Order: sequence, then C-alpha cells, then structure tokens
Amino acid sequence: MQQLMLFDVRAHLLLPEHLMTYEPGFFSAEDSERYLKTFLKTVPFQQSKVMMYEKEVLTPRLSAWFGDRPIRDGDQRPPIRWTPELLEIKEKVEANTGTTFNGVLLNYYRDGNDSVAWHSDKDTIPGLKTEIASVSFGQARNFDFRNKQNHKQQYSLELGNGSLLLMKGDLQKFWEHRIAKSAKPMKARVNLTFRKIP
Ligand SMILES: O=C(O)CCC(=O)C(=O)O
Ligand SMILES: [Fe+2]
Repeated sequence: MQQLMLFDVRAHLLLPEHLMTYEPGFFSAEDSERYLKTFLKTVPFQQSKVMMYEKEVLTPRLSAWFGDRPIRDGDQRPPIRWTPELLEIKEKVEANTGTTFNGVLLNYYRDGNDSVAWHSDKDTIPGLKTEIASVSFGQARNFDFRNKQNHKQQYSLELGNGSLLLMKGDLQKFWEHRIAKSAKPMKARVNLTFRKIP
C-alpha cells in the first residue's frame, strides 16, 4: 500500500488547503486532558450496530451523538443535550472556522483495536459544500484519506492531542477517510466531529 506523508523539506505539513486545514495544539495539553477525562467519565457512549453483508455487526468503537436533532433520518438514538464542555469547545471551533454547527458526534477509540472503516461523511446539505470540524483528544491516531476514483492516491495525517482538522470543499464527495486499527499499543482517544445537520 502506498502511504505518503504530506511533509515538505521544511517538515511542514502539505495539505490540499481547499479540502482540509489542520491545526495541531488548538487546545492546550491541560484543557485536552481535562476534556478527555470528563468525556470518558460522563458521556453515555454506546457501541452501535450496523448492517454489513446482511449481518448485524457491532462497530469497532463507541459513539454518542449530541445536538439539536437526530444525526440522520431514521436514526433510533435520540440526540443528547449539549453539555457545558461541548458548548465551550463548539464556541472556540466556530470562532476559528467561521462556521456554525448544530450537532457533534463523539467517537471513543478504547485502544488500537478500535477503528472506523473507509467512508465519507454523508450529512451534506445538497448544493452546499460540507464543512466538518474534527477535534481530537488523547492518543494520536493516523487519519488516512484516499481518492474514491483512485485508491492508490492515499495520504495519512496524524491527528494529535488537542488538534483541530477542518474538512471542507469537495473532500466528502471525492475522498474517503478512515482510522485504521494499529498493532502498536494505543491509549484512549476521543474524537469530536462537529456537523451541520440540515
Ligand atoms: O476519529 C476520527 O478522527 C474520524 C471519525 C469519523 O470519520 C467520523 O465520525 O465520521
Ligand atoms: Fe467520517
């Protein structure tokens, strides 16, 4: 598998800026640790079931959806009410990105065995470019993305503790992303994706 890191000679990350921007250390190490601890203690994380090859399987991670409405039509889980911490984070992310969000999906990866398979995020408002802000706390994990038309065009970006990644433009349309399992020992990570549900 071809896996390219997007670094230039000055060790700066090279990202297609019209598709994503990355800010490491957007939250301080202190704040990040406080948020991670709070979420692990208080969020009612659940392992949801999805249909795969006509079988019901448990997703290899835990998740919880907070916001003003269900994440998608027909989703059985009622949205959980915003907490003070999530509102605090949302405000900071909105000020930085100039975008407003009405929901946030929390994914909890307990260790290197937890993952999310190749997918693109489908909560697109027709005719509008999807903007999703992704905040990570805890264990750094590789975020892989690949071109839907050409899977050899694949890149990887490490999402560190307290980082902010803004996914935008045609990223969801033409690219898929995943968090792969890892054979290395991995501690807990909680990722927040702020979304705008139509
Ligand atoms: O954990 C991550 O960084 C990505 C999560 C993700 O892709 C999703 O929730 O749709
Ligand atoms: Fe996603």
